[in-house]
Amino acid sequence: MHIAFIAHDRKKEEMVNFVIAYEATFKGHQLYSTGTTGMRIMEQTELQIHRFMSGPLGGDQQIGAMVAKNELDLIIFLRDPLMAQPHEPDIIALLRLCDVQGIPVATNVATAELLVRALQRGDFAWRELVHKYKQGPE
Ligand SMILES: O=C(CO)COP(=O)(O)O
Repeated sequence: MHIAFIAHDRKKEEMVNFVIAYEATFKGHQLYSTGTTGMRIMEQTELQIHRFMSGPLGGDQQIGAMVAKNELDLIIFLRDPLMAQPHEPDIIALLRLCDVQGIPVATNVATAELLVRALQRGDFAWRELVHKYKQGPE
């Protein structure tokens, strides 16, 4: 599966701890992230992550481009609900595209945990069908 990690600054520690807890599960997948989130995770785990730009500089939009093509299977996006972000429009656009494509996205760690357990059980197998029958110009 193709999995993306994104966390706002005050959620980064929570994200790192979450990924450490499920490192063995994430190891077998293709991982992506925004710039700083990925750097923090890679500093504290053995995981290899393809890092896009930092969120405020366009990283959310780069991940959004993958979502638009239905290329991501799971997104864990720990947003900070208590602080305004300068790139709020990019964040809304990314979440909107997840709904357009029906891509599972967790915006808090409780939901992230449920989705990762589903991933462990094999409940994401339907995503392989999505990739197989993906429609569009490509
Ligand atoms: O701002 C972000 C998501 O909206 C996260 O970006 P960074 O991982 O680069 O901090």
